[in-house]
Amino acid sequence: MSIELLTPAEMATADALTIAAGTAGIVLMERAGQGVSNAVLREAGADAEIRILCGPGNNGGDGFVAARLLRRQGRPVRVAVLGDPSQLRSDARSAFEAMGGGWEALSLDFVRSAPAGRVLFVDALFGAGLDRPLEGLARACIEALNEAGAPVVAVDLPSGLNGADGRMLGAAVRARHTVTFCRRKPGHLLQPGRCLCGTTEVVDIGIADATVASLEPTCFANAPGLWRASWHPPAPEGHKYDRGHAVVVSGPLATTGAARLAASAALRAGAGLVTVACDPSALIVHAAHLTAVMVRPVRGVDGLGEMLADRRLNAVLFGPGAGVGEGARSVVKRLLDAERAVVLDADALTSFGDAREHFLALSRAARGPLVLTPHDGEFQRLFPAFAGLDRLSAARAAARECGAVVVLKGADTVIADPQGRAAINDNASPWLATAGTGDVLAGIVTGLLAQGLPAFEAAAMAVWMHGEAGRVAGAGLISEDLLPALKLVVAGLAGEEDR
Ligand SMILES: NC(=O)C1=CN([C@@H]2O[C@H](COP(=O)(O)OP(=O)(O)OC[C@H]3O[C@@H](n4cnc5c(N)ncnc54)[C@H](OP(=O)(O)O)[C@@H]3O)[C@@H](O)[C@H]2O)[C@@H](O)CC1
Ligand SMILES: Nc1ncnc2c1ncn2[C@@H]1O[C@H](COP(=O)(O)OP(=O)(O)O)[C@@H](O)[C@H]1O
Ligand SMILES: [K+]
Repeated sequence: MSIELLTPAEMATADALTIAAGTAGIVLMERAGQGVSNAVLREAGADAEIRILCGPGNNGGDGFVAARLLRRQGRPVRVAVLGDPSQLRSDARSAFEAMGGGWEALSLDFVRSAPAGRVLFVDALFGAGLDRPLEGLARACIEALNEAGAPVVAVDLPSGLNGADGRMLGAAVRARHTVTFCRRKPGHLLQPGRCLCGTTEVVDIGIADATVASLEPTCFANAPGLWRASWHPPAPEGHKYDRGHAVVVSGPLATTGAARLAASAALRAGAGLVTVACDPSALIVHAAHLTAVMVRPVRGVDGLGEMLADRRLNAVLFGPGAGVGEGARSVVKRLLDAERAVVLDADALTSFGDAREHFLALSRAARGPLVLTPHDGEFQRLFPAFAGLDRLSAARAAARECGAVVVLKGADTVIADPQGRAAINDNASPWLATAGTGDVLAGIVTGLLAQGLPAFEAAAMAVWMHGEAGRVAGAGLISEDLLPALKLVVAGLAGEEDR
């Protein structure tokens, strides 16, 4: 599947450019309806009745085409239309006329009268043109459809879902399968949209790749095609120092586990060397637990500064288990002035909840690449002005404001850079919602930065690897299980068999 995502507005432009270049709109609609019909034939049982709900725009037009094609296959099809069909415009009107009758006005009874287990619904009410919350009959029918629990194939987007941001406008259809066209939209990946779509299929309706490229899309599904070219497995003649030396700054004696998880993850992600920098009081506990990861005692922020005089130490993570307060703020200040790649997570971010302007001044002046990895709570403390936005817009706005790459973690993690480029992740398992997995993610980002990946690519690759590691570790995982799983993920990326 292509990794570019198109907003509904970009999709409309791609349609318009294709039509202007000589492909009639009705031809695009015919291909779209064919794709829907194919999906329905796959999803519907052999003797299932098919009931199609058609809306007032071109999404309804796709439904009329599908109805005609399915009837031609001898399938029993009922079509219900929302609104007055005499008001249908252009391509939707042509598709309605070509259907040749056999329709009724949409009613709640059309949905509620379906015998359980015998009907497959097609939702062709609203797609890309939905621009305000649903009300009235449309909303009531969508709610009845969800209550009925019958399988639904959605056309383009489950009706009620905003394709640009994955949010619901009033109410939204819960589909088993969604057939979209040309490229996925952000709303197919962002929650709750992803769950509402069920499985998503992309049908080629003849919009050229060059047309999509001409739109210069800035939003992507997070997959290896986005960053794989930036990462190189070890060279045959290579050396561990070629792969960087990551530093994880530990919290105090009572909270050292997070730094160890992160440091091990940085090493698993392929950093050549990893050192945990800790207060002398925490040395013994780290030394007792760590083997491949090194430990170095440093006293305060000045000790850390002295350690960083060694230029080989090229990427630093600070935050997991760090503790909140002035001490953490001064470490952040020192790190952002140190010309190193820096990852700030957890307490490093929370420490600036009451000092946001100070943080912005530091982050904008950072002398090396900077990645922030907040979860929703940390994000809201640091960027309260963006908390009401959808997650894609929020991450982009924060990245632009602080001049850093922002990884807004969650079930649909968004990675955004200050120039507006964004990736949406969809390979993470809900089993990742367990203590310490965020520390592992921050460590992977740091390990990839140590290897020299640019900040956006390092962050996106790390989020994907973390999701894959969760998949490999499987149900019941705890954060430590991600570490051996990362071995298999790295081997897969390197194109090697598991050995
Ligand atoms: N050539 C092409 O472009 C192709 C397009 N394709 C298909 O077209 C779809 C996009 O079509 P679209 O732009 O006509 O929008 P669509 O989703 O049908 O809805 C618009 C209608 O809904 C109405 N409406 C909106 N919100 C509402 C609300 N809350 N409550 C009530 N009404 C509301 C709005 O009314 P109005 O705002 O005018 O009052 C208007 O009548 C796209 O998803 C894909 O399936 C494919 O065939 C491939 C080729
Ligand atoms: N429902 C979910 N589905 C998939 N991934 C999730 C889900 N909830 C959380 N995660 C992931 O788990 C990790 C949790 O990180 P974080 O909240 O920082 O936890 P901790 O601080 O305990 O390490 C993040 O990478 C996040 O994206
Ligand atoms: K729809």
